[in-house]
Parts: sequence; structure tokens; C-alpha cells
Amino acid sequence: MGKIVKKQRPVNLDLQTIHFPVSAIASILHRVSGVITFVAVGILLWLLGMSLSSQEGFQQAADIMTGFFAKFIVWGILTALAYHICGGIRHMLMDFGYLEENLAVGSLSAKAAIGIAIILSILAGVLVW
Ligand code: HEM
Repeated sequence: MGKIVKKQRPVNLDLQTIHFPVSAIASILHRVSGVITFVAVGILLWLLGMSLSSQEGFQQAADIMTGFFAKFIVWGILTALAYHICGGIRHMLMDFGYLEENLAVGSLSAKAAIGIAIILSILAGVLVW
């Protein structure tokens, strides 16, 4: 309240020079993948319900899953889940004290989580297609 703020504060409008550290990217991805996984629960339960409703319902669900768009969505869901689990395990290892909480370990574990998720994503693609 009524604080005097210095008017000539340093300003950097060159957005090209601003880079997120890898741990920040890992953190944003963890939130985004958590939200995608949440929405995915609804989609997958809907598909499961349809497939269990009757023989025709099962056929309808199987037909839906032959389309490229549906496969792409399922691959996206599996990729988000894979990353969310990798990021979640990283979080829990830090929370339980198995990983040191410093910049070097934070960056390395973030890169490891992203790297493992990329490999799992490729495997998910092989599984879906
Ligand atoms: C249906 C499955 C899941 C859904 C819908 C889900 C969703 C979410 C969401 C929305 C968040 C909040 C993210 C944020 O606000 O930054 C979150 C956080 C978290 N999730 Fe999940 N999650 C699921 C499964 C899992 C699994 C299997 C793990 C275990 C590896 C896990 C580990 C975590 C952890 C550790 C956090 C807290 C991260 C933090 O402290 O910032 N989640 N989850």
C-alpha cells in the first residue's frame, strides 16, 4: 500500500532470449499430462461402456478404433499417461528424499523423465498401429 516503486526497472522484450529451464518444461508437461489423463478417463470409460453394452456395441467400439483419428487420440492418451507416470515417479523420488533437490539433479532427472517418456511414446505408437 502506497509503496514507492522504482520506475526505471530493467525490461527485456526480446522474447527470443528467454528460455525455460528443462525442469520448468518437465513441470508444465506434468500438469498438462495430468489434465489430459483426467479427460482420457472419461473417453476410455465411454468406449469401455460401449464395448460392454452388447455385441453390436462391441463391434461399434472396434470399428471406431480402426480409424486413424481414434488411434491418434489413444496414442496421445498413452503418451500423456507415460509422461505423467515418469514425472510422477520423479516427483515422488524427490519427495521421499531419494533425489537431491539441486539444479544439477533436477535438470538431469527432468531430462531422464522426458527421455523415458519419449521411448514409451514410441512403443505406444507401435502398440496402437
Ligand atoms: C487417472 C490417472 C491420473 C490422473 C487423472 C492424474 C492427474 C493429475 C493432475 C491433474 C495433477 C495435478 C498437476 C498439477 O496441478 O500440476 C496430478 C499430480 C500428480 N500426479 Fe497424477 N494423475 C494420474 C495418475 C498418476 C500416477 C499413476 C502417478 C504416479 C506415478 C501420478 C503422480 C502424480 C504426482 C506425484 C503429482 C503431484 C505433482 C506435484 O507435486 O506437482 N499421477 N495428477
